[in-house]
This record gives sequence, C-alpha cells and structure tokens, in this order.
Amino acid sequence: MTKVIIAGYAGKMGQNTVKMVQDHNGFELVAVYGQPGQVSKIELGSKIQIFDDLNQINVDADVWIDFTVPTMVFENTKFAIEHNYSPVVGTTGLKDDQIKELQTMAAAKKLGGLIAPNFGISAVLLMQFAQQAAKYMPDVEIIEMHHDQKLDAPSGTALNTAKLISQVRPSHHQGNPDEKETIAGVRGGEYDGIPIHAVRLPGLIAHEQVMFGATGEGLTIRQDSFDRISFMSGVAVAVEKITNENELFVGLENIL
Ligand SMILES: NC(=O)C1=CN([C@@H]2O[C@H](COP(=O)(O)OP(=O)(O)OC[C@H]3O[C@@H](n4cnc5c(N)ncnc54)[C@H](OP(=O)(O)O)[C@@H]3O)[C@@H](O)[C@H]2O)C=CC1
Ligand SMILES: O=C(O)C1=N[C@H](C(=O)O)C[C@H](O)C1
Repeated sequence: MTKVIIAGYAGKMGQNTVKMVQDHNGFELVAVYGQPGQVSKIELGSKIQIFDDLNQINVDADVWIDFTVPTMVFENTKFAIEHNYSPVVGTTGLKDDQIKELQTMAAAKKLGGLIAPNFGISAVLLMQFAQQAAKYMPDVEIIEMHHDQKLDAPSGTALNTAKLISQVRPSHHQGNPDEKETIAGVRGGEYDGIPIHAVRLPGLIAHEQVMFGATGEGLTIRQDSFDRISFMSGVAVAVEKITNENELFVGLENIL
C-alpha cells in the first residue's frame, strides 16, 4: 500500500485527487494539507489527518501530491523531500533554479519524485509533437486557454512547450522586425523569441494550441482537457511508479 499525503486537498485538482487516491486499491490517503478552515466537498473519513500548518505534518507516508499555488510549491516540495516523501507535483510556478535545487536535494537522498507541468496524456503528446515539428518549422506561436480562476500566466504547460521547442530551433525574432504594437502586449509574451498568448475565460478548463507557419503552409497542434478527471490517470501512474525511482524528474513522459 502506498501511503499518500495531498497538499491543496480542497482545491479543484485536490478534490479530484482525494477521490482518485481513495478509489485506488493500492493507495492509502493518510493526511491532507490545506488552508485553515477549508472544507472539501469530498468525504475524507475519520482516519485521515487534516493539517493547515506545514510544520505540524509528521506522518508516516510515501508520496506527497501537490496541487496548491505557485507561491507555495517550492516550500512544500522542499518540505516533502526533507521528510522523505516522494513529491508528485502538479502545481505550476517552479523556477528553473528552484527545480535544480530540488533535484539536488532528491538526488542526495536517492528519492524519486516528479514535477509534471501537465498530467494529461493529450498535453504530453502535444508537447512532444510540437518539439518534433519545430525542428522543421521553426516559426511558431503558442496559444493557451484556461478557466478564469487560474493564478499564473502563461500556463506551466505553455512554458514547458516553449522550453522544449527552444531546445531544437535556433533562437530568432519572429515577424516583421519593424513591427509596432499599438496596444501594449497584443503580440503576447515571449520565451526565447516564441510568442505565447494566454486566454482566460469562464467555461474553459485547460487547452493549448501550437501554430507553426512556413512558406505556403501551416500546422496546428491542439489539445483540450475538457474535465479535470483527465489528469487523474497521469497522477495515479506517477504515484504507482515514483517510489521505485531515485531522482526528481520533470515531465510525465519520463516515467511512462
Ligand atoms: N500538472 C497538471 O496536470 C495540472 C496542474 N494544475 C496546477 O495545480 C495548481 C492547483 O490548481 P487548482 O486545483 O485548479 O487550483 P485551486 O485554487 O482550485 O486549488 C489550490 C488549493 O490550494 C490551497 N492553498 C492555497 N495556499 C495554500 C497553502 N499555503 N498551503 C496549502 N494549500 C494552499 C487553496 O486554498 P484557497 O482556495 O483557500 O486559497 C486551494 O484549495 C495550479 O498551479 C494549477 O496550475 C492544475 C491542473 C492540472
Ligand atoms: O491551472 C490549471 O487549470 C492547469 N494548470 C496547468 C498549467 O498551468 O499548465 C496544467 C493544465 O493546463 C491545467
């Protein structure tokens, strides 16, 4: 039985994760962590310990699942590694230097862990296809579309897509060198010359479109997460496999 702690249990992803862990034959939910006074719509059961202070958590567990907020994820993941809980992190917002620090900590303890910008297989495939396409079609723009409660922009998935693309294409400015924005920001933000556009609307969940253009042709790759349940099989696979690893990976594809 893999013993699990869920951080951010009362949030949108947290509630789906509580249910997935409780329904899985090989997992036992031992504790949850969230803000003071939080109530989950999902029945927790009397055996599960509820914490609202990180420093009070001292339970026997194997895996720490994190779906909290970008401002807390570094501190939480550090705490998990320090306490020998294998981190399975979906929360976005970790900076490159923070990831390196966490990887060094995990490696020193030979502790397995995963930071996944996206647990959905459609998004994992989109990122891989986009990286492949960028070798041959280096002019590209990313449009990510999310629900209007999202705190961070661009999405972790869009940023990771841009990072993967920038590994395979020469960095260059796209569009007309004399181009002028008459409305600030209208051409989007840029990662290494790749424009990223973030749409926030009620009704959306999580969607991404990567558009490539070349002389006389174009290619559009798109994925849609219509329901947060779609992330759960990726989270389950990560929890199943991560305690057999001895390093902190970035990207679900590394453990599939
Ligand atoms: N990798 C992936 O596949 C996916 C990643 N995500 C990412 O997961 C994260 C959570 O998303 P989502 O569930 O939609 O967001 P929510 O806002 O619904 O949930 C976040 C939860 O964390 C709680 N929280 C806030 N501060 C703290 C804290 N200091 N300690 C513990 N808990 C805290 C929030 O409480 P309160 O509401 O009271 O502030 C809330 O319950 C985001 O970064 C999102 O981008 C989302 C979907 C898929
Ligand atoms: O906040 C969300 O909802 C999501 N966050 C992740 C991201 O920022 O990429 C994953 C998915 O897009 C849903």
